[in-house]
Amino acid sequence: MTIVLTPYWSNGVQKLKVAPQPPPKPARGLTPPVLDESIHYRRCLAQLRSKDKGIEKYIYLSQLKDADANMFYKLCLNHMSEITPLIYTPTVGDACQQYSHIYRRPEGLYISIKDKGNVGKVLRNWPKIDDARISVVTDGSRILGLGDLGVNGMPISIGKLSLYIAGAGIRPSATIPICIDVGTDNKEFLEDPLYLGLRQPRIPQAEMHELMEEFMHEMSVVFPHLIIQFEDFSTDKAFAFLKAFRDKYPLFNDDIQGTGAVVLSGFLNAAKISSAASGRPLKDHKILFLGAGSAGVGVGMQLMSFFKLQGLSEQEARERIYLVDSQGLIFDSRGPMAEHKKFFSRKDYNGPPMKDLVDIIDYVKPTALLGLSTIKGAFNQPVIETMSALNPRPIIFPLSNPVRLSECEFHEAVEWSKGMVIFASGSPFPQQEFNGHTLYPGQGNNMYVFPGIGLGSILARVSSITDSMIEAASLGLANSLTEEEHSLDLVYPRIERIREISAGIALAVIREAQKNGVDRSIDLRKMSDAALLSFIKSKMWNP
Ligand SMILES: NC(=O)C1=CN([C@@H]2O[C@H](COP(=O)(O)OP(=O)(O)OC[C@H]3O[C@@H](n4cnc5c(N)ncnc54)[C@H](O)[C@@H]3O)[C@@H](O)[C@H]2O)C=CC1
Ligand SMILES: CC(=O)C(=O)O
Ligand SMILES: [Mg+2]
Repeated sequence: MTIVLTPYWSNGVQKLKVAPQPPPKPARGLTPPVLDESIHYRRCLAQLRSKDKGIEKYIYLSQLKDADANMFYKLCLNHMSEITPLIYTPTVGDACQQYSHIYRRPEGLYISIKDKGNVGKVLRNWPKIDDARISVVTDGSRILGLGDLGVNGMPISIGKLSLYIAGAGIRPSATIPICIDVGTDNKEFLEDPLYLGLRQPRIPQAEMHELMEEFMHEMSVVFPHLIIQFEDFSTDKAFAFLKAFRDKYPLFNDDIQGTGAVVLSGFLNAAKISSAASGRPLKDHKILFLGAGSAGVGVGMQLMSFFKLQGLSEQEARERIYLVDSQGLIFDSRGPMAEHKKFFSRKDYNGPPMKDLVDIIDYVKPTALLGLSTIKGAFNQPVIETMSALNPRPIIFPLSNPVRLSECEFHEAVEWSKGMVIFASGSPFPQQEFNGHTLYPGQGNNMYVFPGIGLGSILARVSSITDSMIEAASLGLANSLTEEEHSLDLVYPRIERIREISAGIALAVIREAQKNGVDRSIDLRKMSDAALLSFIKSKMWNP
């Protein structure tokens, strides 16, 4: 960060620029006699591990981040698979639900409907305006699968940005977590005396759109170098705001596009394993989704690319995908339906409503079953046994978050498929032993791709984020597995390699931005891939 000092005689025109200085060492006597950095690291880790509950660990880590960000990120990077579930799903779900009770100090930027007409003024209160490069913005209306959490959604923006810093080396001072408070329809919160947000129901849609128009415009004026990630807006708003703003500003919706990219990537690897066992050509896979919200439809749209890569037409690709919502299989003659469900609505089924999942599986005969429904236990024993009877290696991805809303657990899928399942879930599960083998669950979570998408977009200074940039991120992730990871039938790389993976994704995103002509750092065009990759790595912040 460049610190701008204005001397007392200045009229504001003359400014002194000084290089950032390390914080001064505390005077002798103000720290314990022996405070060795590496021993302190062990002390912090021991304090973290001494706590039993996830939420206590979350609170400890939040305080550590505040007091000593370097130590916090050092721990994150060195213990990625232990700490990610504490600062992200599943624990961040508990943190959101309890946010008004565990709150200690402000972190992030709050924009409220009361600021309408003055949003720019509020944004200018952010202390590190020049540094800002990436913001995660939520309105708290659909946090993970937990529903409307209002202003208690702030920890999701904070958690995603911690992963940007740990996973892609974004400078901490370049990140802005934002929560837009337009009320909540969560009755429990409205009655909670400790609730931190506006005590009113959510505002009408038209007013929300007006606020978002002002917010997005002011964001682009106040933070001209900012990339925006929309997060956990309820499905109607998620699609509407992506459509309204994606051509005007550099932004993406993580739940629609990030999830689409990560699942396409895992599916590419899973389908190869499944086809090797069944002999079925890749183009003949059939995918059944339980859940047709922003995530289900977003992933469905992205998985069209899987079939197109196998040479199928748009129409043929669409026909390989089936969607189920709370009323059952989605088909045209079922009656009126939300706009976002129409694309995948079946035209080739005219029978009575089909609601039972086993009946639907019997009818569709899918090779893959993907859950984005928030319905815990929806993939029960009969469901998984039916999938196993149809496929020697069934692909089962229960992707709903947090863990307690997962459509099934890994040990269940292993047991009911007799160890044959190809599995990825939204939240993490422990590995399992089966017949003397260790089986590893994949984590099909957008956390694998958004850090790299953001990093590439920042470095190329893109004017917008195109669909093909998202697809490039997905293919970059799919191709990042090592021989050893393939030999274990993993469908995603180990999370410990996230920095290397993010650099590769950023490279793919930058190259695609260049092809699409949306890059503004045009000097990067001249670099070879090897030079660009080392440039990307050189830009990563390290604790
Ligand atoms: N793994 C990942 O990276 C991601 C996971 N998700 C998860 O996906 C889930 C859904 O998110 P959204 O699509 O935004 O939410 P949403 O609420 O818009 O969609 C849920 C869908 O499930 C359907 N559904 C509800 N009850 C059902 C039932 N009994 N049977 C069948 N379908 C049912 C609904 O009709 C709706 O279509 C959440 O749990 C979220 O955490 C979301 C984004 C990323
Ligand atoms: C992972 C994520 O973005 C979600 O569950 O909403
Ligand atoms: Mg999300």
